[in-house]
Amino acid sequence: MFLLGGQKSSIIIAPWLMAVRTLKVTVVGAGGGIGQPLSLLIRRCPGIDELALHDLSDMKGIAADLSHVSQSGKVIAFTGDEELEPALTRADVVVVAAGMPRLPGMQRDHLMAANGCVAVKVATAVSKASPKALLAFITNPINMIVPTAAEVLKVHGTYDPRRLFGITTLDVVRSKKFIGDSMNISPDEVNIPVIGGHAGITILPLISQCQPGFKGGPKEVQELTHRIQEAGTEVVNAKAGRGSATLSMAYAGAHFVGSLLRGIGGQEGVIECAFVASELTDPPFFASPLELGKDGIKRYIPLPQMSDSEKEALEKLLPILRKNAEEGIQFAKNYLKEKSVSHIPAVLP
Ligand SMILES: NC(=O)c1ccc[n+]([C@@H]2O[C@H](COP(=O)([O-])OP(=O)(O)OC[C@H]3O[C@@H](n4cnc5c(N)ncnc54)[C@H](O)[C@@H]3O)[C@@H](O)[C@H]2O)c1
Ligand SMILES: O=C(O)C[C@H](O)C(=O)O
Repeated sequence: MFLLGGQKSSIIIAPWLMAVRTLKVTVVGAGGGIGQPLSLLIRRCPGIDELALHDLSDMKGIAADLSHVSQSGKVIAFTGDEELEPALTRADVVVVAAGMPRLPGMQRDHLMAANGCVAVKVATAVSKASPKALLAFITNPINMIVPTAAEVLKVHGTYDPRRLFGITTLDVVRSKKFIGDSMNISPDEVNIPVIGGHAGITILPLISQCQPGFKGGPKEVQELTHRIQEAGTEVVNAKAGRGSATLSMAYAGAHFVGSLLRGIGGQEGVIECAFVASELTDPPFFASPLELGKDGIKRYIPLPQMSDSEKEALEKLLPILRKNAEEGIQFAKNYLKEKSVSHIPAVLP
């Protein structure tokens, strides 16, 4: 049920989407390590009429290159802050891969000073140009970036919690791969909910709920859990100063965008884990399995059963998420105060 939306690796090719109305997807940060392969994979989603690529660096070359891929739909380049709103205009889905990646020795939280302003800028521009878009952030630190964006959307009067996501699909992708390898089965066969957040111990794969059932003992569960929680750092260290996961993130991000599009297209039973505004636990933002629909989140799936050790791990991560949410909201308040922005009425189309 939690298998990457329940559609076996149909990430990208979903023939029924062909029948759906035309769609615009905007990738912000499309020139980056994630942005480029993500845009390529999104290019294979049927039904996209326009793929808008935005970055601070010139996007013309990348857009020309991607426009030669034998798929229908236009690819349009947008460059610089002044072209952000045009890039977003009438977008159905906005996916944000803009911002600094980690270097060895850094925690994701250390990126907030650099990346918080990306969340503010994009949420502000979305409020003006495409307030009904589904807005999905890849940019770290996810645990703070999503609360920051929510606060900005609130100030602009365009906040709809069903439409705002932090993409945690890479945690599910990694869980499927590591557990599949350990059970000697295809990762595609593994279904597992990953809840909490997207940093260290806030990433909580519920191995007790894995389907098919995980056969290993407590030591193996502990080791796998730790590997999933630290997988991002494994890549950061292996890249030794050249950034963090890009290709696996592009794979995960394209899958998530494909699921958002399937939801918009009215497909039933599209399930994904994502970091969203939530009342399932005490912190106001939390990652859990969600059913996606035309307007984003259609249904919060109640938290699955958990083993005693998973319940303990959940209790430990909740205060971290609560603090991260407060910090993210405060970042937005401080930023907007400096720029003297308060309660701007929304300009709805
Ligand atoms: N959610 C996840 O699971 C996950 C996984 C991997 C990486 N990430 C995060 O994704 C982000 C991007 O990583 P990357 O490896 O692609 O970095 P990168 O440096 O290769 O690319 C980032 C791109 O964003 C662009 N950019 C920066 N500010 C911008 C702005 N205001 N508007 C438009 N474009 C802007 C840059 O020009 C660059 O092209 C990082 O914050 C990283 O931590 C998240
Ligand atoms: O680890 C990082 O900084 C990037 C990303 O969050 C990941 O999990 O790979």
